[in-house]
Amino acid sequence: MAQYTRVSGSVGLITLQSPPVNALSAAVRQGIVDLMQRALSEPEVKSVVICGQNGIFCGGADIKEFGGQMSGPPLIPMIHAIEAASKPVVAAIEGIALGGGLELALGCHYRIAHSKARVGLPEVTLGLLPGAGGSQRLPRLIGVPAALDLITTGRHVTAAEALKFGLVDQITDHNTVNVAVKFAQRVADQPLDARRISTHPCLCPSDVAVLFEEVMQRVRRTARGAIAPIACVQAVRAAATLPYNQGMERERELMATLFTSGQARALQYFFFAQRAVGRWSMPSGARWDTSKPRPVHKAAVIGLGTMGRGITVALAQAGFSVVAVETQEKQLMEAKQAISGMLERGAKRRGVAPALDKINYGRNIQSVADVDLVIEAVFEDMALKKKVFQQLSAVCKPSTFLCSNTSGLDIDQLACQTRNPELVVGMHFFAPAHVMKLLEVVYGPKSSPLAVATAMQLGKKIGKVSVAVGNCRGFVGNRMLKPYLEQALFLLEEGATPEFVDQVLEEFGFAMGVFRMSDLSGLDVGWKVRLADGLAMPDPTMGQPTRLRQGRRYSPLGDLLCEQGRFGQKTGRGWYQYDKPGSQVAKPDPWLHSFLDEYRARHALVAHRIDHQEVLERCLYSMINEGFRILEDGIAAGPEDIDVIYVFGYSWPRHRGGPMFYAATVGLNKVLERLEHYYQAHPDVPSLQPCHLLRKLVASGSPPIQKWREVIKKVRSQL
Ligand SMILES: CCCCCCCC(=O)CC(=O)SCCNC(=O)CCNC(=O)[C@H](O)C(C)(C)COP(=O)(O)OP(=O)(O)OC[C@H]1O[C@@H](n2cnc3c(N)ncnc32)[C@H](O)[C@@H]1OP(=O)(O)O
Ligand SMILES: NC(=O)C1=CN([C@@H]2O[C@H](COP(=O)(O)OP(=O)(O)OC[C@H]3O[C@@H](n4cnc5c(N)ncnc54)[C@H](O)[C@@H]3O)[C@@H](O)[C@H]2O)C=CC1
Repeated sequence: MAQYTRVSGSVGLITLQSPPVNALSAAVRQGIVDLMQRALSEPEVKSVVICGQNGIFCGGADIKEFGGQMSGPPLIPMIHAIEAASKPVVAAIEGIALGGGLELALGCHYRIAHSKARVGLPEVTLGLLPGAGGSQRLPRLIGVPAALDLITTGRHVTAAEALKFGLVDQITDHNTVNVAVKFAQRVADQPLDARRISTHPCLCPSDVAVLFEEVMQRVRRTARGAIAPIACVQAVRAAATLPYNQGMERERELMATLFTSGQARALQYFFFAQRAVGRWSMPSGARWDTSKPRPVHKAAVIGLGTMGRGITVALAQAGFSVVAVETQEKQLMEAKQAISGMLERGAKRRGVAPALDKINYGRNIQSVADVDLVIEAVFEDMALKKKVFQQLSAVCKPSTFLCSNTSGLDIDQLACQTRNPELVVGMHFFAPAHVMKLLEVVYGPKSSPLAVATAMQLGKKIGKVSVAVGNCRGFVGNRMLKPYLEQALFLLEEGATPEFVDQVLEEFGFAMGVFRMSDLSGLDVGWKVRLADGLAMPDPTMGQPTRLRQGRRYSPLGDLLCEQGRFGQKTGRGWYQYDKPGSQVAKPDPWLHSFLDEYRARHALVAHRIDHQEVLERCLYSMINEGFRILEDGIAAGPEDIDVIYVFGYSWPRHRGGPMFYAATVGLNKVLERLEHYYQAHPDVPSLQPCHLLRKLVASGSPPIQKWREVIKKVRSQL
């Protein structure tokens, strides 16, 4: 909807009204069309201002409409009509002007923005391009290089930057609508021809062909298979090389292809999934909207290794006072230096002062007595963590939340060491913790809704996407990683090479294949866990068959590499070889290939040809099957939680929506049928056995992913 008022006698004010972000729904578009006609037909009205209610100009097209039948007046003719109007039209931009919202503003003859406003064309993040003339008008207004930057990245820019680009005509600290109305009165009699952006020539640098070639190469390299960024470059190239009308035709063709692509559907699903995870719930019935967080002012981090350093930086940068504790003097000194460096580099990038004074360092756990929340990040060792939790419980005030950054240990066992187990949760960050967006907030059986709400809110305040998950080995992310890694090793045993498996996964869209990722994280990390679990047993005299553990197939390949000191990048050797320890350039290693040949010969394994499809299906479907088990067990509340975890924590390609959305795209019956096929071939691999929930969903006619929760509820109630 939109509202019309006449202000100052001669200005028609059109206010978009569609909370929460004044998206351009059918009703809003209809309102704009009708009210523009009214403003143009009233002789007293000499100029028009368009604004949005509640201090928000417009968040763009209504994304919820994309899935259904589009109705109402189309955006493109609506914007053309505004641009062609005989009276000046001024956009008064407060809050945001994004996507179709900015395209609407580009159709206006003038743009006035509040100094705190942000503008951008984020369509690429939804698998689209600015398809209402944005790809043609923006380069004409601000030049090809700047338009390419904004359109291919989708980044939001501040009003100050927009002014520098020439995207807006004026910025103000005052009431933007009042300023725009006065401006509209001033320009009422000014000629409009030069203000119609579609009539401008597209100013190109002389080396425009080289520029497009370079940008296209960069975009292809970073897109990881996403098609929208490439279409965005093609659309801007059309603006640079074709007359406006032909450019618009090219924009329409490219948009039509993107709009119906699976990638756009996946990205739009993911947009809503990201927001859905904030509406968390626990099996007890506790929910985000009925559980109030407690404010946290001062926090502590215990253990300043890889993770503790990143967590300290994230907290300090967000303005929290932090007590950072490390028992070893040498480690403490190194950590202090490393944290200061990280803060200084981050501050330089963001043009602010480094938050060095937010941190107090110490070696004594007593120094955390008065903090509101502690995040423990000591070695992954249950006995050590238990001891630390006992100490914390004795030292801290009774209301302090005690959180662990464990990658997968039992939160309940830690809670049991404390006086107030209801205040204990997992806060599982991902490395590097000041950069990675994901935070798993893990509730145990004793964790209170207050503790979950507080950890979720803290996550939000430090810029993380927080997902509440239940307590089980590996939680959601690492639990699903296990069958994925396991299949990758089995594929090596059966004839594949690390390079081939990685190539297939990287072509699928992962930032790194499984073996390159393992080399980066360090092979010793998993080895230590397997040793502690009694799985890795180097001594053949122990009587364990090498490739079997507890009746299940087991691959000792990773253990054998670790026994040779091949821990990955840090030692310069792992699944690949590196020029020197710490180097990041992975090269195929002939030693590894001979080692695999010898290993297969020793175990009478006959290598067979493994193709692309088998790698993808076995690695991904086993992981997806575990995802269904997680839903069945109630560890994740819905498929969106899993998908958000995988995109933000494990570099799953966003344009494929996440593993559970991908399963829905492939077809649940196909996933089931292929899992059955592989399980038949490998009956000693339980992770390939299709789980009950997957069968149930297929038996229910494979409902759309938005309906899975109903089936999950039924399955859980039967268990
Ligand atoms: C051939 C076909 C031709 C079709 C031509 C169409 C061409 C186009 O015109 C293309 C487009 O505009 S695509 C849309 C471009 N706009 C965007 O991407 C902005 C998306 N929104 C945001 O970034 C943040 O919500 C924002 C920055 C705005 C606000 O962030 P906050 O953190 O303050 O709040 P959120 O929690 O994100 O959002 C609040 C509620 O609003 C919902 N929402 C946001 N933007 C929406 C949008 N554009 N459409 C529909 N709903 C939207 C959001 O889901 C959330 O709702 P709840 O979760 O229910 O609270
Ligand atoms: N490294 C990674 O990628 C991730 C690790 N984690 C988890 O985070 C935790 C820490 O891992 P990292 O930082 O990698 O380990 P790390 O080995 O780099 O650091 C652990 C630090 O804790 C210190 N420490 C040990 N006992 C202590 C005590 N009683 N009081 C204070 N400090 C103590 C050590 O001196 C060391 O500096 C582990 O639980 C791990 O599973 C979680 C996510 C990712």
